[in-house]
Amino acid sequence: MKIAIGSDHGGYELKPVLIDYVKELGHEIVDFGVSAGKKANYPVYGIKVAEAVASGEYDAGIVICGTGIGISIAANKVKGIRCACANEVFSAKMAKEHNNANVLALGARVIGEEVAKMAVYEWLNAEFQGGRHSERIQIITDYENK
Ligand SMILES: O=C(CO)[C@H](O)[C@H](O)COP(=O)(O)O
Repeated sequence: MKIAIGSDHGGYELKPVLIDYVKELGHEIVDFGVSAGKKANYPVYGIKVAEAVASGEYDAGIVICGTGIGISIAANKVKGIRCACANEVFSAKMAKEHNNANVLALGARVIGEEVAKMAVYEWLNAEFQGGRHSERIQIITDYENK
């Protein structure tokens, strides 16, 4: 898969760890910023990654801030994005199986590196289950397209 990743300064230290990990898993990953040492506003990077995914050029996105909350709120403003803030492994897996989340948000001040890696693994490797979940996502999409 081709994955976009971005963070603010709160998520900056976790980002290279996840970039290396995602590469190890055999995916391509592109860093949309922020660069080292810069204070950053999380909506800028959440929206950049979300737009890259919504454009179809990237298959999925990972966004990181201190809690994962602000950057997920920002990413979810982009049409076509279902961004899930999932700071533990079960939610990350369900985010794909039930919600077909195309962007995963993590909080670097909430979880450690190993749990973050496990969350990414489960989300990337889970499969959307469709069925009743498709109907629910369609309600969201219909609202978005009104
Ligand atoms: O988690 C975040 C948003 O949800 C941000 O990373 C956090 O608010 C940044 O805080 P500060 O400017 O105090 O480092």
